[in-house]
Amino acid sequence: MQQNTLTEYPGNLYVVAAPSGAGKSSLVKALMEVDAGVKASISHTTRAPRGQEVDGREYFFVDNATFDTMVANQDFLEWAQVHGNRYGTSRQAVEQRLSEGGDVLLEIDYQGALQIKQIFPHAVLVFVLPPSWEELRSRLQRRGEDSAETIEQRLVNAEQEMAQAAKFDFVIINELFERALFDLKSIVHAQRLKYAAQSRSRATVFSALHII
Ligand SMILES: Nc1ncnc2c1ncn2[C@@H]1O[C@H](COP(=O)(O)OP(=O)(O)OP(=O)(O)O)[C@@H](O)[C@H]1O
Ligand SMILES: Nc1nc2c(ncn2[C@@H]2O[C@H](COP(=O)(O)O)[C@@H](O)[C@H]2O)c(=O)[nH]1
Repeated sequence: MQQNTLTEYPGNLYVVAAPSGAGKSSLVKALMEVDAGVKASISHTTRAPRGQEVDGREYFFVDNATFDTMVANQDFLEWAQVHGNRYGTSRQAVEQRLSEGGDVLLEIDYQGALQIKQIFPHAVLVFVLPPSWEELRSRLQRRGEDSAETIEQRLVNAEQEMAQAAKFDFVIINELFERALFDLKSIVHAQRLKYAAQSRSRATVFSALHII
């Protein structure tokens, strides 16, 4: 099987980070509806589930002791403390899919994203910005999932998070949703073409370009 020259795995790895409420979950969900080739990894978290969240769908919800054990066993590719809870990316699930040639998308915070870039230098890091502070606040409020206190904490954290945007490969502004989705789709498509272009096989390149 053809191997990505920048890694031992043939699949592409994308990381999407953003301050809470910027719209990254909405964008990632919409991307996966139109691109079956990309699968989002399901993280483990010590956070309590929100209203409609289901264990094993949005997250694997675990207690602190379980998370500690997973850290000790090196079950996470990366993990971080975010907004007072811990979140981690399963090493086994991601490496298995990448090794099978599937693309993986991680929707994680900037600390995790920068850890991933150390391990997988070829990973494509995308940072999603809201159009303004007012809109960020109002999206968190309109979502109606978090207490006023949680929203304030997330807005305070957003300042520090947004200062990291320049370390990412791409920055998207999520003002008009369809425009931001187009930008994300283009980044994913361009990475696939770059990978295909590394192949010596012309058929592989043309297939990625949908020419044949
Ligand atoms: N372009 C947009 N215009 C207006 N509202 C949007 C836009 N994108 C997302 N939203 C809305 O903003 C709210 C926050 O979006 P979402 O939950 O996707 O954010 P998030 O970045 O994943 O947040 P978190 O990190 O807290 O999970 C949701 O109610 C979503 O419907
Ligand atoms: N470093 C990691 N960050 C993660 C992971 N999974 C999610 N996250 C980020 O946490 C915050 C809060 O998420 P929420 O669902 O509680 O709103 C957000 O920035 C997520 O992207 C992970 O595995 N590692």
